[in-house]
Amino acid sequence: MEHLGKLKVPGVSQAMGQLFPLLGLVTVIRQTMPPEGHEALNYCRRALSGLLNPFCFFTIQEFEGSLPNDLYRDIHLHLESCKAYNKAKRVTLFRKPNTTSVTMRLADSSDVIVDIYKGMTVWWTHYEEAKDKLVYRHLYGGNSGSTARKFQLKIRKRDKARLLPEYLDYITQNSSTYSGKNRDIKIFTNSEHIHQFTIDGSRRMWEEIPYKHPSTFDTLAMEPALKAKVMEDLTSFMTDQSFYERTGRAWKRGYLLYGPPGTGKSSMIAAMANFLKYDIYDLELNQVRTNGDLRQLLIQTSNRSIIVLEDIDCSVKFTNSRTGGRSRNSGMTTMMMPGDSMNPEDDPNRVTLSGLLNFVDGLWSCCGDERIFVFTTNHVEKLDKALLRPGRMDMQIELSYCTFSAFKVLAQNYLSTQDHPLFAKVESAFAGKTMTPAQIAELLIKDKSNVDIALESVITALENNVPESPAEATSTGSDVANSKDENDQDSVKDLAVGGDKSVGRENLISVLQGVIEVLQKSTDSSLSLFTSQDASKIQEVAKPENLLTSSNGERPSSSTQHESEASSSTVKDLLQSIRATLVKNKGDINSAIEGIIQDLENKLHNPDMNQHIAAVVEPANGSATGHSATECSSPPNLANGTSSLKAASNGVYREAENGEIK
Ligand SMILES: Nc1ncnc2c1ncn2[C@@H]1O[C@H](COP(=O)(O)OP(=O)(O)OP(=O)(O)O)[C@@H](O)[C@H]1O
Repeated sequence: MEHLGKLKVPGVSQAMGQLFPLLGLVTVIRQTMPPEGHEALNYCRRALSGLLNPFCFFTIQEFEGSLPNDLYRDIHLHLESCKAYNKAKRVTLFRKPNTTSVTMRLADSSDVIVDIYKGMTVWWTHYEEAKDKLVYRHLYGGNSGSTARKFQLKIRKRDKARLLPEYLDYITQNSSTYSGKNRDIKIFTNSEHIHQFTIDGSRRMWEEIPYKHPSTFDTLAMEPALKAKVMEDLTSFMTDQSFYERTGRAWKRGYLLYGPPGTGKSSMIAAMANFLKYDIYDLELNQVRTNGDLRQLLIQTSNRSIIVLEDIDCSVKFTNSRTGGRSRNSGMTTMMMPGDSMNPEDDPNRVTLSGLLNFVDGLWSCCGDERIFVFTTNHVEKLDKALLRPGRMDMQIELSYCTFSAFKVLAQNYLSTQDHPLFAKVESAFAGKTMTPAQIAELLIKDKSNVDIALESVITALENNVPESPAEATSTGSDVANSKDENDQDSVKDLAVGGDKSVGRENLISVLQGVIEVLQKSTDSSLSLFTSQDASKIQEVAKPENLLTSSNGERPSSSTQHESEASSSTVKDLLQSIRATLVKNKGDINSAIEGIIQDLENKLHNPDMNQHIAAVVEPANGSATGHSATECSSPPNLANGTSSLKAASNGVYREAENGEIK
């Protein structure tokens, strides 16, 4: 101790001797100084330390107001990608439900991650600030998101010009590549009842959960050519940012998926998300009250995302101009929520069609990049055309009944079989049948352990399948962009399926025309081999003047003279057989027409059908001879009855010979 006591450091003791009176002086000054003086003192202190401090600092919040800050997410992914978290001493680890990857985050501000970019060192610190829950509950009546997160970036002042913004651009690029390969996809949903708030009190309108759907384009059963086209479209969208910049278009794309239930619309959305590695925003329109809310939802979606509106025709009911739903105040078409009884015109604050159109294609839709809009519907004919125009829905994709080539994908998925001796039988059983991939998948799952039994069960089901009538089968498939007035479609449908309705000769003609029209617009892939040229030829055949022209070339005096009626079931049967004939002869227009004629002749020979059909098809003959069809005691002149159709089709045959029909 003595020895220690003798130790003297003259410089230090001298300095201490001078420091103590100085500190005492500062304390006295502080105590005697007015409050304004304190502020001035603090300012001087900060300015001095700013001058002496060689570093500068940047803050990156997770949210800016209510908007997610993509840079925050990018930094997180960047640090994860370069395994920077491995170097940190205190890291928070968590695995979100339903995910494979472990997520890392810096535990708190006490730890720092060092990153080196082009020889320059940067320091990252992460902060989590607990919010005052009581204040938030009090203000907003819900349980708020309890923390506000931010990164702090520390760099040397001398590096600032070289690092920024280059380093941040590098982070964004790196995170994008990394997330493309590794990121777990998330699905977001909106609800009126979501009460999450950011630190500044803005409302967060989406709730997220990890999304893990096994559907990919490999497992999707659809026509290979269509599948390739969709994938190509998505790839070109994702990779061709410069195209959008060059052409001044917003970097977004709209897809409409339509077709009967169970044909894979939802599966395709999942496949798209897995293919692009984009998050999904599943928009529940029923949960959106106003156009303002809709806009808010849109701007809270992040880049590289798919915004989905499923069953657009069901989730909202458009009251359009035809049904008198035009709002007096806004001039907008109003959308009503199911169960709403109030006249939409009385409530201008609702979500309107105009609001929805703006959501997809308006000024606000551009406040983000790489966004894909996907609408789905089972009833494309019900959608407003404005919604479907290019620019809003750039690609309209029909997902229809299962075909043999789609079946092969299902067989691979469920039976791990690419080929089988029974495949030939399955292929021929598919002709003209309307079973959805979901139905086929069910059969395959049931007997997946025994390939033979599974395939036999598919064959049996197909053989027993009663194909839907063309109007039914394609009522979802008409091309809206080209569709005629809604009422025309309805009348065709009514005639084709109309319960107790009876139809007369005139009606049968319009039914035939309707069938042809529907087939022409058909998105049923089994009929897709019919070109529009083919369809117009069939249409030519079915023109009333052709159908009504008798074998001797005379026209009937008046259709009303022959008011014979055929039951709707007969018509339905007729439609089914016409469709089956068309499917059977797809790509061969001449055989198809021959088949239809043959079919009509067979039916007319059938005594049960005779009475109805003869009255419908034959009166042209009767009128020429002055007899009404109903007066015929003997079977009508079948040859003449169908000869008009045949004669008309002869023109088609001749053109075919001239090579005009492909
Ligand atoms: N094209 C397809 N390829 C592979 N699987 C399919 C396909 N279509 C249907 N499935 C199977 O059927 C199930 C239901 O299909 P999905 O939900 O995608 O049909 P959807 O057309 O969206 O039906 P809805 O209109 O009723 O929503 C899927 O989980 C999938 O197993």
